[in-house]
Amino acid sequence: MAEQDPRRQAASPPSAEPPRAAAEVATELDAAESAPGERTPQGQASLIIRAGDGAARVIDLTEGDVVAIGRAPESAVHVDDPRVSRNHAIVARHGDAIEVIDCGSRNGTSVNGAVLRDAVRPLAGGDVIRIGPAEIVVAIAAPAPVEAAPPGAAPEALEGPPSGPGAGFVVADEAMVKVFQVVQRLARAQTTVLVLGETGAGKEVVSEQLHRASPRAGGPFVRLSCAALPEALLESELFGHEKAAFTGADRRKIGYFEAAQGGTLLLDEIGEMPLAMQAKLLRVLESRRVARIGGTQEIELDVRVVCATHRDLQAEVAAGRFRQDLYYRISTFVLRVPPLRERRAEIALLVHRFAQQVAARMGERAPRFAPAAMQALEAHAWPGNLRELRNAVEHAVVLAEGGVIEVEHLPASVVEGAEGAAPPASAGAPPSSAGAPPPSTDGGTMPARLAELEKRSIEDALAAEGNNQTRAAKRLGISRRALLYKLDKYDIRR
Ligand SMILES: Nc1ncnc2c1ncn2[C@@H]1O[C@H](COP(=O)(O)OP(=O)(O)OP(=O)(O)O)[C@@H](O)[C@H]1O
Repeated sequence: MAEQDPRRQAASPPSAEPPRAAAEVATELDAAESAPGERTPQGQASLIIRAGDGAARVIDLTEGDVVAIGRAPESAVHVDDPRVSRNHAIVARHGDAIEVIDCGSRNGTSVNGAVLRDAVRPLAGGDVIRIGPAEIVVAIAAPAPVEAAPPGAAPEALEGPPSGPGAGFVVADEAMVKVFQVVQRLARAQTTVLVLGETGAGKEVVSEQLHRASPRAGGPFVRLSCAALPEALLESELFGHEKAAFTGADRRKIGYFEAAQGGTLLLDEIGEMPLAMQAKLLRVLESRRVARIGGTQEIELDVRVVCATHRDLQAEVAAGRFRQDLYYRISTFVLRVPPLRERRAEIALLVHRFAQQVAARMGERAPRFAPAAMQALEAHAWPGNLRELRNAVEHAVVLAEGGVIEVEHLPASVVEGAEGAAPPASAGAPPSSAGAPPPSTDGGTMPARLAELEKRSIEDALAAEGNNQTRAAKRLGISRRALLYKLDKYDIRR
């Protein structure tokens, strides 16, 4: 396929087809996975509702669901406001189709700013319905994939998305809907894609969707973090080595490029790759062939390469830390994943999804969130993006012990953050910018320090109680089940 303009970005996809809705995106993702004749699984759909009192809640929409919205107290979404009719509107789902019906309301139902009166309108992910003071966002979550281990890949390369209750990815905000639309288009091309975004924003998830929606979906998806390894090790991990290629090479090893044959290789944190290694990578990308270290035979590659980084690679090129020729080679298309603070419509949905996942792991029902707690979560700047949000929700679910999550169950960093405004930052900014976790003078971010503190408190309590878990839990003021969960989480020996 001919190379495209390297400056093309997510906002300007390769051809000029009309934009499609998120529901369609989810359906296509599903279709890419199904064998002919199999039933296409549906994306998970939900309504994120702010009923005017500041509280946000989520209603999952399954096949056949009908959600009544109005001033009548028995409405599923009760909006107690004089501008709202008693039986104002209905949102219904039939199969993959979701629609809103205005039931002849006095003031009409606004969908993305257009007023609907006594009529039906199909809905897609990211659509916003306004009824009086209530705002209802339609959210579609693509189902999580089932990952097969590629031969020879290291276990950490395959850290898959969550499965089970609450599994699937949230795609609700308009900016993310656009990203996923472009993913659909790029999936069919074979070109290299560069995924930019702040740490924890979902670059890996987007890269994986690129694989899942592609004709390579049946092949392996392999991820290698270029940040974690010293140069010599990185080279042997990427290209593999022959037996006795160097001291300690006691057997032949298949590299990540070979492990990804027929599939997709995600080179994560590409901005951290040493310069000498960059030259070797460029040669492989240009020739589409790889030779194991110590070997002479060249292996032809059938691998799609996706690179990801939180760094501003153009600035890295300007600073002489990243090769310009490699930059042009990998940035045929650039996808920018927006930070969470620019996708606030997704926060409530993500909170519920993460809470469901943590509660399920603990064998509990998903908790409810008090309005003030949800407000604090929605107001926080989330410098660590979705990863920080996931950790905060986990913290709250464990502390709340199955009850309603209140502000006091949230990490202190979130509650303090709710008082400040979200800092502006651009995707792909270096970690020292506003997009990165705040620098700390004493080792680690606030969540990391709190986790360390929590781990030490547990160890102290166990030591003080002669390793008796029931008494240690009592001393800590938590249930024994919560303690067992934390012992696993912090890998504390029982
Ligand atoms: N759209 C989404 N819906 C639900 N969960 C998501 C979504 N995007 C990301 N996540 C979750 O958020 C966490 C961070 O995502 P991911 O690892 O993809 O971020 P990243 O940008 O690659 O991070 P890093 O820069 O540290 O490599 C993961 O637990 C992931 O499963």
